[in-house]
Amino acid sequence: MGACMSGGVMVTDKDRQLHRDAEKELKATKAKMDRETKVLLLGAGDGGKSTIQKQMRIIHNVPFSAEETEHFRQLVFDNLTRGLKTLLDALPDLRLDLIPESGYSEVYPDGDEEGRAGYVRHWGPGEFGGTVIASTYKERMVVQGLETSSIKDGRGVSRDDLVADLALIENAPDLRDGEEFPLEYLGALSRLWRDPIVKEAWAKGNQAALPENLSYIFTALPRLFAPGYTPSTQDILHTRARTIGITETRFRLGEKDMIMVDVGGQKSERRKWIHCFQDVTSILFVVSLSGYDQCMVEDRSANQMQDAITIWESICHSKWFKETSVILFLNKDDIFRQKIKSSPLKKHFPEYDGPERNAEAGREFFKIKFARLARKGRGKEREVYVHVTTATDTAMLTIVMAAVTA
Ligand SMILES: Nc1nc2c(ncn2[C@@H]2O[C@H](COP(=O)(O)OP(=O)(O)OP(=O)(O)O)[C@@H](O)[C@H]2O)c(=O)[nH]1
Ligand SMILES: [Mg+2]
Repeated sequence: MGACMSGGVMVTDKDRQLHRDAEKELKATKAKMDRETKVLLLGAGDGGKSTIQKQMRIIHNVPFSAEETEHFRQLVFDNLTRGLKTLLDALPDLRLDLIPESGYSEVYPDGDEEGRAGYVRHWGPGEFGGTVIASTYKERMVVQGLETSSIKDGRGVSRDDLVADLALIENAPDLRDGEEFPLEYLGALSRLWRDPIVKEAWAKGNQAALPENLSYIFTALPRLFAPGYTPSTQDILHTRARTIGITETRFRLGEKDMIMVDVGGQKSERRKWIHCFQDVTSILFVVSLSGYDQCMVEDRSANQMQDAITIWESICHSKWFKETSVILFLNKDDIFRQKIKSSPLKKHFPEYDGPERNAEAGREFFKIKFARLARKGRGKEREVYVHVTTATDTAMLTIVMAAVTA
């Protein structure tokens, strides 16, 4: 056993070995960091983190497996039925009632001269409110060997029809592997989505944290119910499932590997974040611009954008990320551009004094706000790179991610 004095301190062989091990580990970590970068996606729930990870897979050819595609197919049905159920459940809070207490006469103030007694809604021609839906329905019936003559050219929806449609949505099943979307849901979903009260609720979606993908999936309804449907890339990008836990995906970028880490942004998931704070090269912080007038799914009394701002501040000032580069994605610009036309920014951010109904001025306001918060109280300037994005747009993400990962 050897021991000697070093600077007045007794150093043993064991100490030397420990020192060698530590140096070896340090070297290995450095070599690994030279070979690979770690990008951490952070932000509040629903911002678009997982969508960006999906885009990276599309851009860098990490294809979705057959199992994953099947999972997304089932998720489309889940998003349709549960998404609509979220909306229906929110009706009382929005002070809306799907079935008017006073009966059909409110909807048909002119009386019943066209023989529509008992109907609470009039749909225009076709039981399914459109020839495309009806022909999809027929196509599926033919495939299943069913008699198509039962498809009526109904003129409206009775109270009983409506109650039956609501019961279907309430009791929507989880699909089994390979199981087609149950046909009876095509009519129910189509009728309910076209309902004027549902439309009104959808327009007030910001007060009820409704899933923002509903207009996309409901517009695609006939295609989703067609025989042999498999989700398109756009369908996959628009599906919504909140992330639980931590997912890592590896991409080959030239000579280097990039590990992209996706976490769940909802409140209950945030305590897990710290597990992936080690060795982060850059943070991709994703904020939903359209959240400026939205309440949160987890807490309807809180504002989504305010919540994102609070997390942003704590991440920018965290001891973990003193040397980490931070990239901010102001996402969901497509929804923001539409929304800002009718929902004033000042109502939710009273300090905003720019022009209303102006997407450019609104974006600029948030860019400045986030950059200022990142710098607040810091001796040295923190460089924040900001991109305005629509994460469902592959062409745009290809360009933005190339700049980010360069
Ligand atoms: N229209 C539009 N929809 C988007 C955009 N980015 C994301 N989405 C949709 O928004 C929903 C939520 O996106 P996710 O990527 O799941 O959000 P997330 O940040 O991973 O959410 P958590 O996992 O709960 O933290 C999905 O339905 C996406 O398709 C966008 O830029 N535009
Ligand atoms: Mg996610």
